[in-house]
Amino acid sequence: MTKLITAAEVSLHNKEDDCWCIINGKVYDCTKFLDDHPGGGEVIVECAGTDATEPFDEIGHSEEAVKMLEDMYIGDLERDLAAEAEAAKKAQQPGLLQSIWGSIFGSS
Ligand code: HEM
Repeated sequence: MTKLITAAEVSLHNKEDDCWCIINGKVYDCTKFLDDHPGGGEVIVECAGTDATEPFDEIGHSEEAVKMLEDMYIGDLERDLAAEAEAAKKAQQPGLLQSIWGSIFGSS
């Protein structure tokens, strides 16, 4: 059975000798890979404990690189619907400047 791992759990593995990353909803233990990474271990350590999907995709990694992830796979990211709803709500709330702007010009 697939192991479900929360983002909170991933965030605890945020250093060079204990380095997990989320890429496209899957969780990878990259600790043993750091020395072998063609782009250097440091860039991965910088993403340790977080969602590295964006930096991983931005570099334009090859098919081969994506395949290498399989060896590091440890589980799927468990979606935290409450946290996602909260984040969506926050994103919809206008910031202070927007509110002031809205009260002057009649829209927010
Ligand atoms: C843990 C998952 C990762 C794997 C398996 C991986 C694998 C690879 C591989 C195989 C290459 C050689 C080029 C290619 O085949 O695409 C590469 C290059 C590179 N990677 Fe990653 N990578 C990972 C994560 C990351 C992250 C999170 C970043 C950025 C924050 C990153 C930045 C780079 C850079 C900058 C290069 C280019 C190095 C150069 O050409 O000098 N990688 N990676």
